[in-house]
Amino acid sequence: MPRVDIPGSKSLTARALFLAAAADGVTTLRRPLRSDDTEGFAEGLVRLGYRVGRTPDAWQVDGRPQGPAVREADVYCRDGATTARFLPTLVAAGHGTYRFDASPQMRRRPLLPLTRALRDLGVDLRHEEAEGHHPLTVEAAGVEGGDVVLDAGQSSQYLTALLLLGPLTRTGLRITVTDLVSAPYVEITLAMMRAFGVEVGREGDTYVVPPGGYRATTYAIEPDASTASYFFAAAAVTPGAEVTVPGLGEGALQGDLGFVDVLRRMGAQVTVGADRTTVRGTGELRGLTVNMRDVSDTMPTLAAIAPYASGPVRIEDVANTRVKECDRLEACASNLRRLGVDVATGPDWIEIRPGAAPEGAEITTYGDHRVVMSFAVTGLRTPGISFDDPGCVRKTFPGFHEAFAELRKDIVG
Ligand SMILES: O=C(O)C1=C[C@@H](OP(=O)(O)O)[C@@H](O)[C@H](O)C1
Ligand SMILES: C=C(OP(=O)(O)O)C(=O)O
Repeated sequence: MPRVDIPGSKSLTARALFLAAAADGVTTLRRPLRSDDTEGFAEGLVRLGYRVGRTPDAWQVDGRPQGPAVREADVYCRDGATTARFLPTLVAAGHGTYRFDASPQMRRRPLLPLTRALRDLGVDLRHEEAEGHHPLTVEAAGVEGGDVVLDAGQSSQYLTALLLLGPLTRTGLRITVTDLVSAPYVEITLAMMRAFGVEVGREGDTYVVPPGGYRATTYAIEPDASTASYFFAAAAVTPGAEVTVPGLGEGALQGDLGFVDVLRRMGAQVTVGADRTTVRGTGELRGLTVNMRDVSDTMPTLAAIAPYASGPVRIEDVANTRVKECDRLEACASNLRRLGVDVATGPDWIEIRPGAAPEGAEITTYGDHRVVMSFAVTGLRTPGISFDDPGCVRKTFPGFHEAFAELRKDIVG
């Protein structure tokens, strides 16, 4: 039964690149994700004068605790929100003039709570067009540190960016958070900061980040748990199929591995071992109501298999999926309707009511890799599903279609 090797985590790779660039010494990243987002992040560092050596299995970064090696740079962040939010924060601790721009898709996505917090900390940051959107310019002169209040109710990436910045400030940061989505991503950040020598304290809603910088290390990147969700879902909708993903088990840092708990509640057989996870399709797929605030990147995966459930599937508390690569709630709803499925949405929820078997149709992707990868799973059971832009999977998994075709051969024939 198939064992699927999933490429490295986007979230871990982006954080590791930031930490490695800021650390004192040379860091080696093992099994980094090679995709548009992470190559874009690495390219951004190169534009800023960091040395990033890339071989297929490992990336090596020469850290510069003092900040970018060049005094002026123009950085293009492509579609990557981690790049577009973390890199302007990294350079704030250096000295120079740094301009950042991004793709039209990323330009539409917000970052105002982060840029406000940076300004509150004394960073000279200018938005060129719309307030709180790219393009923007940072006139960096180092960051003293101190207290800052942050609303991370739209994106945890704002908090991650500030946490990562903390050790690069002169006196450290105390970040008080008024709201937070995607909380498990913050736990990833804290665990990785620890691996690079920094322990963040907690006092209620306040994160206390000490000054003193990062220590270089060798860091192994886990397989991407959000990417794994398509392969686990494939097993869950295929009676008798079993998919094992090595490298994601009990100790995994990524909250998105929790998607297998949703599949278990629906009737799949799930085994989470020390260093691998297996999902087996039992032929049963029950409807459910589930809160996905913590794991919202897997909302489209669940929406795309919901038509095969025996009862309604209601996904709640996912308002922030409206400000991702596209408005994912509406993208999922409109594509499911195209397949003839009954769907309703509200400000922060979607409900899929299974009825007659879905019909094949062309899926409108809105340039969103997760729309493609999710509806590819629907395509295991419904013939005739195609995509207007299948290539947008390059954001996190350029080889997705080949890997998924391989799996289909193994489990469907
Ligand atoms: O920090 C990260 O690496 C991420 C955090 C999440 O974003 P939000 O916090 O914006 O929900 C997630 O959706 C994104 O794919 C990656
Ligand atoms: C939301 C996503 O990406 P990001 O916010 O990192 O661009 C994602 O990968 O689903």
